[in-house]
Amino acid sequence: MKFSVIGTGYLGATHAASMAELGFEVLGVDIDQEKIDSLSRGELPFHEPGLPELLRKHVASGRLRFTTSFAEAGEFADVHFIAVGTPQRAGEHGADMTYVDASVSAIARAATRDTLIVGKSTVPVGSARRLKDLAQSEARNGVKIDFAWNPEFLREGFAVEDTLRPDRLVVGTDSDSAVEKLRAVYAYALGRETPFISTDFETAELVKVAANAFLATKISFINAFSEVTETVGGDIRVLADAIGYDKRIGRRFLNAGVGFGGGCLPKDIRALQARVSELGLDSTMRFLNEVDEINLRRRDRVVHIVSELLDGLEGASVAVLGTAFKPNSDDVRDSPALDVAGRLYNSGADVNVYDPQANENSSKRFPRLNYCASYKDAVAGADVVLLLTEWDEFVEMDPEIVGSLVSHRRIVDGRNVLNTDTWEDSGWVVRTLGRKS
Ligand SMILES: NC(=O)C1=CN([C@@H]2O[C@H](COP(=O)(O)OP(=O)(O)OC[C@H]3O[C@@H](n4cnc5c(N)ncnc54)[C@H](O)[C@@H]3O)[C@@H](O)[C@H]2O)C=CC1
Ligand SMILES: O=C(O)[C@H]1O[C@H](OP(=O)(O)OP(=O)(O)OC[C@H]2O[C@@H](n3ccc(=O)[nH]c3=O)[C@H](O)[C@@H]2O)[C@H](O)[C@@H](O)[C@@H]1O
Repeated sequence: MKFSVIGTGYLGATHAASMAELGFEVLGVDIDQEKIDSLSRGELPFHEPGLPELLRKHVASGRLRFTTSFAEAGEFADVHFIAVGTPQRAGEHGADMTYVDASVSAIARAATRDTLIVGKSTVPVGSARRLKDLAQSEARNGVKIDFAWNPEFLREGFAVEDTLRPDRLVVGTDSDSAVEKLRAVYAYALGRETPFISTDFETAELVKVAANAFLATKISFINAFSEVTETVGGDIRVLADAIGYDKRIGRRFLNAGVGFGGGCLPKDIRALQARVSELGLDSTMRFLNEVDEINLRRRDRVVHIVSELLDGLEGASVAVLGTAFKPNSDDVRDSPALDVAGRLYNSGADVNVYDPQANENSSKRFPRLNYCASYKDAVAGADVVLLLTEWDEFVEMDPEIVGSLVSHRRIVDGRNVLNTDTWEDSGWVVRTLGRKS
């Protein structure tokens, strides 16, 4: 079997390189010529641990190639994976399906023989059935299109590992032969007894957004308790540990802090609400509004803490450590850290920022911040330091060394990762989220 992977961003590039690693011949397709040129040279245009090595290896072996030509993909591959973006529509909550529609139409038109199209992008429920009809209507005479939806659950930062060792595989389709083909594609994981859930289109689409909605809810749940412990006293980390020992609850995704961001959780909970409203179920997912609002209030809270610490923001010197939406990523889509940095700047502060991987992406979105080459440069002369993305190099900072560089020893731990006692012993004023100051 030969594959094309259409859309070579975070998801598509990972899927393409991982499939090549498993021995398949893969052609990556994108409309972005620059991205295709870079990938063809074996250069990954974003940060993802472990992926550059796979990319270089399989570009060199010839098993992995890239193109902007759908005609080439239609001729080459037996299975086409759709991995294009489904961002939030401008000014609305719903998902923008124009990229998915365009790529499905284009590959269906280009297919020169019976073929299987497999959607991996995250889409509103009902899309797969519609896209299946669209694909067949665009196909050449005599070409039969099989269709399946196979949502992806990988995390950025662990994308290769999650692709090669998924927790489960979900396939929604109405075609037995699609199920058989996908069992063969994923034989490597099935050999390790990875659960393979074969279901209808709607369940598969909903499993994906249900998983992300659950994760977002878990984070906002603990962050709502943060608001309480910040008011009455208590320690949110101890609370999270204590409830997390209950196996029915589990400790993961109970890290309180500045909240969730990224290209997925925020847009997916909004798109889910928008879709169920379209279906006439206006109140069903209303709680996700609250999940979103709790999450955004955490950013307000950090800005408030800084303002309180400095007695106003105008002219203050602020160092923001971390702008990626999470560590081990250069992704700043809907990043809480970058949002906070931008708001402090807009309130009159002089903002130095440093992220080990995301400076470049951040400066495209927010060019007016002072981007620094190291955390030591960023904290020089600062009135307050904010730790907003928990990269190891920030968690491991020595309070004495950092203290020798700043103007005032004040730090806001927006991710609850510092040893507060050690920092306070070094004369720092430490403010955290989820503990009373
Ligand atoms: N980033 C992640 O960790 C995960 C993303 N997803 C989902 O996967 C989808 C893609 O997400 P990302 O990879 O993060 O997005 P991305 O923005 O990094 O990549 C999307 C790519 O699609 C390309 N594209 C757009 N229209 C195209 C077309 N007509 N033909 C060919 N290529 C086209 C773009 O140029 C871009 O390179 C989204 O639905 C997302 O929700 C799902 C699981 C994990
Ligand atoms: O649909 C997607 O694209 C992906 O979205 C998330 O993956 P990702 O966005 O890479 O990152 P997460 O590790 O889920 O973190 C999301 C955000 O939540 C925040 N977070 C996470 C955990 C936690 O306890 N607290 C917390 O604030 C992180 O800092 C980050 O901003 C899901 O975890 C993946 O399973 C899913 O495939």
